[in-house]
This record gives sequence, C-alpha cells and structure tokens, in this order.
Amino acid sequence: MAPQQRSVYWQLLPFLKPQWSLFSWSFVCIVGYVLATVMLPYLAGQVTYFISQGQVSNIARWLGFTTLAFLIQNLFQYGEKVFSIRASLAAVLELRKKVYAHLHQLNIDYFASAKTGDLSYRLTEDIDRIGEVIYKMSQQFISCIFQLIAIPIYMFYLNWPLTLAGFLIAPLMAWLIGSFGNRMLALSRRSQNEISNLSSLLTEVLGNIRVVKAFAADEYEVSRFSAIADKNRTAKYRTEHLTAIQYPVVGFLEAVGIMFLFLLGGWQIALGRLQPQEFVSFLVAVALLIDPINLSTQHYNAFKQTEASAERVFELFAEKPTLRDRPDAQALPPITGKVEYRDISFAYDSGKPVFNQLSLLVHPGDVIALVGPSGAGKTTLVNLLARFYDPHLGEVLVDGIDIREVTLRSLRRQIGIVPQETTLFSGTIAQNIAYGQTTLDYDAIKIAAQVANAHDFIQQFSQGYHTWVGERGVNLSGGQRQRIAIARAILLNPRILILDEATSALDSESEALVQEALERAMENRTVFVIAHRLSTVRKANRILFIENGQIAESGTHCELLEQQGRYEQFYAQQFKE
Ligand SMILES: Nc1ncnc2c1ncn2[C@@H]1O[C@H](COP(=O)(O)OP(=O)(O)OP(=O)(O)O)[C@@H](O)[C@H]1O
Repeated sequence: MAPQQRSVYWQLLPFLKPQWSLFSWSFVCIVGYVLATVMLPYLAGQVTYFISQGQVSNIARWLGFTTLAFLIQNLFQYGEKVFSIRASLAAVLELRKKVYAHLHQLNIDYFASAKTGDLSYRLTEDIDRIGEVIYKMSQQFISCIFQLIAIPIYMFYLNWPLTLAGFLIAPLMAWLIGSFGNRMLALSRRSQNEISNLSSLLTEVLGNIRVVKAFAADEYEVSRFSAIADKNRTAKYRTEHLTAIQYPVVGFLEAVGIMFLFLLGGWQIALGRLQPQEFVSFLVAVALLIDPINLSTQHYNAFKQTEASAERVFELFAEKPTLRDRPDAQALPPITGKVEYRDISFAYDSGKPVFNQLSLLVHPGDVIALVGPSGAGKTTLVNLLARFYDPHLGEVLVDGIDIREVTLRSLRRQIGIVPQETTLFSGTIAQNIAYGQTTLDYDAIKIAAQVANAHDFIQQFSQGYHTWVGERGVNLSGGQRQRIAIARAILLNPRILILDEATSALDSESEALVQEALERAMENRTVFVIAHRLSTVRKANRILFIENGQIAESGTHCELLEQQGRYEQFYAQQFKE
C-alpha cells in the first residue's frame, strides 16, 4: 500500500508507543477475560447435565466453579478497562499538547486565514473522539475480536457441522458491516465539517458582537446561523439514519441465524450426534457471541467516524512553520537597541512588493515615528523587526546581529510591543501585566503599573492587583486597558519598544494619562511608534514618511515641514485641527 493511502491512524503510533506497558497490561487482562468467558459455555453445559441427573452436590459444585469464573472474568474486565483508559488518556494528552505546541510554532499568517472556532474544535472535540477510539480499540474492540475467535473455536470443538452451518451467515454480515462503515466515514466527514463551520461562525460573531449590534445585523446573523445549523442537522440526521438502518438489518440477520441453529441443533440431537447439555453449551456460546458482534459493529463505526477527526487533527501537523529558529541559533545577548534594516525587500504571499531595497539605521535611544498613508508598510516594517516575517532580500540587524541568527524567544523578549487594541487574557490584573511569566514579582509589577499610570485605578478595585479581568472579569475602559498594555511592555524592560498608537479617541483626562505613561515608557529606549497623534510626531527624534515601499522623507517635524514635501501635505490633512 502506498504511504499516502495508509489510514491516518498510523500517525497515532508515536503517541501510543510510550504507553506500551499500560497497553500490554491491558492486553494481558483481555486474554484473561476471554479465557474466563470461554469457560462459561462449558460450565453451563456441566450444570445442565447435573440438573438433568438430579445430582444436587454436583450442581452446587459446578455452580461454585461458574461463580468463580464470573468473578475472574469481572476482575480481568476491571483491569483491562483501567489500564487501557489510562493509556488512552495519556496518549491523547500527549497528542493534544503536541498539536497545541505545533500551532504556536506556525507563522502568524496561518492564523489570519485559519478559523479560530475550527481550530479549537479540532483541539477539543476531534481529539476527544480520537481518545475514545483509542480506548475502545485497545480495550473493547480487541476483546471482542478475541472472543469472536476463541468462542467459535470452542464451538467447532463441540460440534463442527453445526458451527459451520451457523457461520454461513457471518461473511454476509461482515460485508454488510464493512459497507456501512465506508458510507459512515463519508457522512461523518461532512457532519464534522458542518459542526466546525458552526463553531467558527459562533466564535467570529460572538467575538465581534459590538459590530453586529452596531450594524443592527442580528437578523442577518441569526439567519446565517440557522442556515449552517440546518446543514449540520441534515448531516447529523443522515449519519444517524444510516445507523438506524444498520442495527435492525444486522440484528434481524442475527435472529434468523439463531433460529436456523435451533433447527439444526434439534436435528443433530434427534440423530444422536449431539448431547442436550452440549447443545446448551453451544447455545450459551452463541449467546456470548452476540455482544462482541454488536459491539464490534459499533466500534467499527466509531473507528470509521473518527477517521475524519483524526484527519482533521493530523492536517494541522502537515502545516509547517517557515519561520523558526535555525539549528545553530544563539540567544541574543542583552542589547543596547541599535537597529539596522539593510537593503530590505519584502512582499506578503499576495506577491505585491511592500518594500524594495529599504535601508534604515536607528541609534540606541532614538524615537522614530512612522508616518504614511494607509497600507504604506508601517506595520510591516515593525513586523520585520519582531521577526513575524523574514525579508526576502536584505537583513534586519539588532546591535549588529542578523536577527535570523538568534532565537526568536531571546529576540522578542527584548522587544516590547504596545498594540492598538489591548487584549486582556482571563486572569488577574497582575497576571495580565506579567503576561507570559510563570512567577509573578509583585514589586516589579507594581512599579511597572506606576510608570504606566495604572497603579491608581488598580488600587481602587477592592481586590487590587488580584482583580479578575478578561472574560467574566471586570470591565476596563479603553484608556485603562491601554495603560495595562503599557505596564506589560515596561515590565519586560525592553531596549526596543514598538508602539502602535490607538486611533480611537479617549476622553481628555484618560488621553493625558496614557500619553504621560507612554512618554515615560519611551525613556532610554529605542522606540518605533506608528504615529497617529500630533504630539507624538513632534516629540520624535526622527519621522519616517513611508510611501511606495520606501522611506520617502526622513527628518524632524520642523525639518520635514520646511521641506514642504509629502509629509507637509500629509500633515496638513491628518494632524492639523
Ligand atoms: N498578512 C498580510 N497578508 C498580505 N498582505 C498584507 C498583510 N498585511 C499587510 N498586507 C499588505 O501589505 C501592505 C502594507 O501593509 P501595512 O499593514 O504594513 O500598512 P500600514 O502602513 O501599517 O497601514 P495602516 O496604517 O492602514 O495600518 C498593504 O498593501 C497591505 O494590504
């Protein structure tokens, strides 16, 4: 079989291997369980025989043996369940951690196109299904298969013509189960996609509920939701409908098979080729086969259905990060904050060049304001510095070191970023300020908050720095959130600071507090600020007017006004009240 046609389940092997000892113990218990189970028909035959002879003491003795067989069978069943659930949960935990860590390695571009709801569905529901299948396969399915092998062997030993006749129906059932399974996989793929579409829509719409409300788009959204939910219902119904057909068909065939056996058994007894107690043993063996047959049908279905989930999870591993640490990458030593862009050319995947041989030298402590029309490349310029992307030509150097030669972590830890919109994660204010740090230094957090003008408002909450924010936490105003973001950047004490000034207007008091916090944050650091405020451009050491992939003009506010070039025009439009 060609590797690409291999079942996706093969890719689970590396996650199952470390659990081999637990799986082995489970296997031992399964063998014990099946052996104890195979004893039962024989014991039932013996009990029947002594009942027919009226030998009470023998009846009691054989019933005692039967009870013991049941006890052993149940103890082994407990063992197989416990060992295999432990192994499956451990394997799934490893898989989930690996997928999540892998997602964090992917380029930032991947997340621009991927749907968050879909990703979270893959990491939760899909992986849970895989876990269930591993459990069912490693425990129940293997046990069923062993029973389906061991019990018929015993039946052959009892009376082979009867067994052979009884199993005429088996290939037909196997074929039926197989064809149901393939159809089930196709339907299940569709159903899974519909559920993940629903989850993506919910994440997108509920996450942007302000926009929905502002555009009075609630009816539009409800109808969009209804359409996808309806597709989801149809897909689910088709899967369940197939199951609804499958069980009665397989069940009916089983019933016909059993009737057929009674007929043959009666005939064999009449011919004197079979003892009545042997026929009882035979019937008990057949009864013991019903559960494994039914369960293996169910498990086969689950196995096929979950193949779609496994495909969706392993698809994520197929996404490869292009932006990663080189094998020989070293940690960036503490920097002074000198930045150089050397002959940079860069284009996004769309192919349209953003920069063409751009060069720029920034000295430690310089405050650089990036100004220019929308889409000129201001954000891209700082994205290249934080290495969210690599330039196609040229290099970005920090303190003379090409940033591709150092680890991403050591680079980003020395660059503070204050974005336009502050994201607060679920947690306390202190945890949000110290975002990404595992141990909290409350003194340092407090100092950072003081510099960022956040300490006073934080103190006003009854729980201070322990106040819960983010989802289900207190609501912070736009200005307060910005000051938390500033404190977050200050706490890292970075030599390079990137500020993306918020365009949304704050009230004048809040504005003044944010402005003051920013000015303090900028002190003694190299700062790149995507400027939207007049006060910022005035204070910058240098303004870069970016246009058409180039630094069209460069100088202080006064110098550029005197030049009466593009900046002067832009200034007249954008900044003058
Ligand atoms: N992830 C992306 N994928 C493809 N193209 C992108 C991406 N991000 C930005 N661009 C394009 O690159 C160009 C520069 O974008 P950039 O965001 O750097 O501009 P900007 O000057 O920061 O704009 P604004 O002031 O509007 O934020 C634009 O043409 C934009 O459409």
